[in-house]
Amino acid sequence: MITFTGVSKLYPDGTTAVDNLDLTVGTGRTTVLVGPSGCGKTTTLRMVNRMVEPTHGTVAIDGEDVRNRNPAELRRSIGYVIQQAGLFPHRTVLDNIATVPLLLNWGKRRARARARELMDLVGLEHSHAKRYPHQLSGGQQQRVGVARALAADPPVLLMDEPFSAVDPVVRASLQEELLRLQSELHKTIVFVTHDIDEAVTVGDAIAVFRPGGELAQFDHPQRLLAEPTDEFVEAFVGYDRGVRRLSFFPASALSLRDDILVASTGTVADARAVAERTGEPWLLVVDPDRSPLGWVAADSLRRSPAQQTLETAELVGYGHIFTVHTDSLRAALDASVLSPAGRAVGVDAQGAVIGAVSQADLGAAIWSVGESSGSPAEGSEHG
Ligand SMILES: Nc1ncnc2c1ncn2[C@@H]1O[C@H](COP(=O)(O)OP(=O)(O)OP(=O)(O)O)[C@@H](O)[C@H]1O
Repeated sequence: MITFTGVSKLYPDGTTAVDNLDLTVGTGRTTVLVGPSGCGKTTTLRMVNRMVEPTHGTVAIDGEDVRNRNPAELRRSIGYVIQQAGLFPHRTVLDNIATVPLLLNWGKRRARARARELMDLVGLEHSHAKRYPHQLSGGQQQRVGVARALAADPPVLLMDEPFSAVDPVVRASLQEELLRLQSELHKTIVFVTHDIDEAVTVGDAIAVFRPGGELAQFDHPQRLLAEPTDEFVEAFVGYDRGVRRLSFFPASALSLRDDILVASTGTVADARAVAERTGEPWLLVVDPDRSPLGWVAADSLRRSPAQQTLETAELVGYGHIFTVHTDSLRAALDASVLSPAGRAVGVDAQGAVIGAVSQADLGAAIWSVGESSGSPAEGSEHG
């Protein structure tokens, strides 16, 4: 646990970078510091490893004031990842990753063996081991940066805008990798970003800073989106916060209709009967494996010959689908908004249709989703 108690940082030119900060960063959790440029995020982060010393107050790790620790020894016990990785340009990938183990006198062999292990962990191919940083893509360089920070297995990891220099697709995959790594390693991570979407994706808890270095709100991601404490936070988290918050609720809670499924081998007459029984304007045609083929409108069935099979019926594309057991309500809503029939198709892991949900039924489910509570330093895990 990292605790900031009454921490302020005034730079000699009179700038207040951090103003009377009280914050507890939970052990084994990812705490994100977010806010507009110049609001003191980096300064706060660097006070943990004594790259910056506070003017007032105390920063403690597991109850011990960091001022009691030797700065060089402290830094070797804390992983540090920065934007554009900050790799040593004249060292190979392997030796970059082995930096801290070598400083800790592990010996070359053991340090390099550990570096190879780390390459596996962060998804880097061993064939890249002898390359120099400039021979890697931006995303690969960031992976090396993360591997280097993890090399000596430090309990605490400081990450300062680690994924800002890569394109959005690579950035999303690095965020996903971080979530996977963290679910295995349970490090105490302090992560700085100015991007609220990134904060919500990677954070178990989010601290929003405002200009002047004040902490505006410290909360669980979904609570931050549901209940911003004031207008500054509300504007910062964005006006689509309601939709974004749906990513915290599983689609598996939806009740899906399967009485509107019709087999492609059936006839128009069969489908008309289903349409009449259910009163639904759209039916979903599925093949013998229950894979979706498309929507057929009840109206168009009236115009088609009764004995024609649905294989030759006029179908409307089903748009994109959601996977019921792994996707969120946000994915289901997205699928329904993009569906020409206004209905989202939910499938199982094999792609077989479980059922469909209309925008109206989704609206009712969204309305009823609850809110969680508790301390952001300890509360429920981010899902
Ligand atoms: N060494 C320094 N001397 C004087 N002022 C500084 C120094 N370092 C940072 N500052 C100022 O302190 C304030 C906070 O800076 P900090 O880098 O912590 O902000 P930040 O939120 O991380 O910003 P960004 O998102 O732009 O990186 C800013 O006004 C900055 O100009």
